[in-house]
Amino acid sequence: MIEIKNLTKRFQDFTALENVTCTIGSGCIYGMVGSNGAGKSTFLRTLTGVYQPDGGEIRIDGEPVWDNPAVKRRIAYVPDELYFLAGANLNRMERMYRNLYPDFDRDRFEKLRSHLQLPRNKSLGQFSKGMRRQAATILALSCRPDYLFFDETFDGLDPVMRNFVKKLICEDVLERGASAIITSHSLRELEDICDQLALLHKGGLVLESDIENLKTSQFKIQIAFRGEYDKSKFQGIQVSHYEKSGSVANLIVSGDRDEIVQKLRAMEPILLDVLPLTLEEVFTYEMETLGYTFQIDDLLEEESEHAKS
Ligand SMILES: Nc1ncnc2c1ncn2[C@@H]1O[C@H](COP(=O)(O)OP(=O)(O)OP(=O)(O)O)[C@@H](O)[C@H]1O
Repeated sequence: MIEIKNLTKRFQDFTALENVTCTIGSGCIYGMVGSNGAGKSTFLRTLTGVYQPDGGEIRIDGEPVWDNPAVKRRIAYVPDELYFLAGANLNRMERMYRNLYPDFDRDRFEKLRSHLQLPRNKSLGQFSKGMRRQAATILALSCRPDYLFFDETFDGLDPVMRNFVKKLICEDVLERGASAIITSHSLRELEDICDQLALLHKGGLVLESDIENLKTSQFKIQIAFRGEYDKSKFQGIQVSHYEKSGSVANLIVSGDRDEIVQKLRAMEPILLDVLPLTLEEVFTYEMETLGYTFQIDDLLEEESEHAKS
């Protein structure tokens, strides 16, 4: 289990992470989304012991990470900016990983390498961007670590490879009880793989929830009544968003779905539709409630820019 309490990281007078508190259980895939500069890489670098925290604490199974090689050996980390030894090929990197990780699984590495047709003897500098990411990913997965940290790991991978990597991460989590933290710009990338989702904004964790909870805790209602009415008609129902056009109102509500629908039916509407929300919509409305309207738009804009590139 990873326990993070009031984690703060500063670079001179700039605070990159401020009072981040969260717990990541064993056998969990934890997704962290955030726009550029939100602090995702800093968070992972601090968690892996690359950076020393300036405040708060990080404990992995009760042990601090900073300056603790025994804990670090249980973590495999694929950073956003990949690092390989100068001029190294996969053979050399495999040797290095075997020295660092006593449980390195050579069979698994060979299976994955040949499946992906990554050459052993070619310099990694001559690999394409996607191939380099594949190489770093299979090296990390072959360490059989308890904790897997991936920074923007799906960037530069084609859709087939993204699904392959997701499947491998899920296998490790389900079969060995490993835990994974994956950061991404894209909510869509994370929603089908993560158990928990967090949103990092300007160095602070502004939203964190189980995906299932996020998806079922709010829903959209389209409703219409004869005659004039306004938002006050829905007193007693937790409405986080209200829009009305003509006689039809669109509401985003939280609470017990059956109970709410029963209440609304009793008002004798001429139209009543209950619709599920996409994860993006849940985030948008949650953020709106928190007063962060602009931010989720930024995230989605970046996402579409990403999709175009
Ligand atoms: N070594 C450093 N020295 C000074 N400032 C830094 C350093 N590393 C990160 N920062 C600053 O901390 C903030 C968070 O950066 P970080 O790389 O963690 O964000 P990110 O969410 O990973 O962004 P991106 O999605 O663009 O990779 C940024 O404002 C960045 O300029």
